[in-house]
Amino acid sequence: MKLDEFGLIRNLTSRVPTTGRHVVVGPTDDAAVLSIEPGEQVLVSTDTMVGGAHFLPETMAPFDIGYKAVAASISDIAAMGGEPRQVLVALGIPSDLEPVFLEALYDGVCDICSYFDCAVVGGDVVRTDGPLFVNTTVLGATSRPPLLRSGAKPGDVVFVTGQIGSSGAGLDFLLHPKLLIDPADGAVLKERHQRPKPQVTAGQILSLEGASSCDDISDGLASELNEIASASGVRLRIETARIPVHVAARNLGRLQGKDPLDYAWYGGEDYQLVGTASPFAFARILARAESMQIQVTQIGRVMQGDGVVAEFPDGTLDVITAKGYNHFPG
Ligand SMILES: Nc1ncnc2c1ncn2[C@@H]1O[C@H](COP(=O)(O)OP(=O)(O)O)[C@@H](O)[C@H]1O
Ligand SMILES: Cc1ncc(C[n+]2csc(CCOP(=O)(O)OP(=O)(O)O)c2C)c(N)n1
Ligand SMILES: [Mg+2]
Ligand SMILES: [Mg+2]
Ligand SMILES: [Mg+2]
Repeated sequence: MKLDEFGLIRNLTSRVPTTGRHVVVGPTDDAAVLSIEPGEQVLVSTDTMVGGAHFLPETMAPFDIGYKAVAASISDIAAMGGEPRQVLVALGIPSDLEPVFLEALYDGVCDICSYFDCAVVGGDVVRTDGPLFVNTTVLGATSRPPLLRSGAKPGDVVFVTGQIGSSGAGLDFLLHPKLLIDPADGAVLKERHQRPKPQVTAGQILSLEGASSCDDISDGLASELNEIASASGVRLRIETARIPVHVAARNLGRLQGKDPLDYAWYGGEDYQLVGTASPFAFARILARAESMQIQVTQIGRVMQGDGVVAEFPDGTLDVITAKGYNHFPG
């Protein structure tokens, strides 16, 4: 069944939550009308996923594309310590795409929006002669000072939430399905690539307990650490032995004769949080995170200077450049 533009919008929006406590007017008008609480600041971020660059038929099912596009946007709100509330979804649709593909994509949007109690309050649909693309804008709010990339101070602890490298390892596995791998590891890595979990609660703990900086890991730990170092005007010294590389990524790396650390440095799309905190604030962060079963690991220290330096177990040092995922490599 072919739908016209308005039928398509009606069909898609009927599949997702469109109302919420702060939604005065949702989809249907020229703009959505939203309210915020007194003392809050609005957070807003947008990102685009495009066929070929962010997904291929063999790496992502339609559901995963919708889920992950929204998850990546919500992750930016998490990195600011905020609460995600509303989402807008713009689609560039190739003319030969089947309606069921878009319905499944929207089921993925619905899944992640429902989990975080977010409403889809608008969007856009256009036809494209190029690949499918999905642009997601997320709005959130916070009543605390937002977590910036620029607040790291010499003496602070550098930390990361959760375990990393698993999305990059998952992509490696999905692109090369003949790679030797334990089937259980394969299933975990696939899940970590296709359905990352934005760290909203972790971000709120970090802002509540006064972390000095934060960023979410989209391009890779190397890239994100360099962003914090440069925005804060400091050097970050990282002990590689402390980096919590996901065990399934370690196993895959070992089986391929690759350094599993490379998945963490350069793989990207983990959507965990990396940041800094004074030793006092870090102790409070650890206590509160532990009480909520959230893993937070110290991986290094902030020093005077610039750039990111890795210290390997044998004591050697190396500069880590920001060579994570880059859409326009120089
Ligand atoms: N076309 C653009 N116009 C204006 N600002 C942009 C544009 N593209 C990216 N930015 C801004 O540049 C900053 C860095 O972008 P990006 O590296 O994509 O951040 P993130 O990894 O958190 O998505 C963000 O604040 C983003 O809003
Ligand atoms: C087919 C395919 N190739 C490569 C990748 C890896 N990849 C694509 S984009 C990206 C980084 C994150 O996306 P980006 O658009 O840079 O998001 P942002 O940093 O703006 O949040 C990575 C690691 C992928 N997911 N799928
Ligand atoms: Mg971006
Ligand atoms: Mg980000
Ligand atoms: Mg990026």
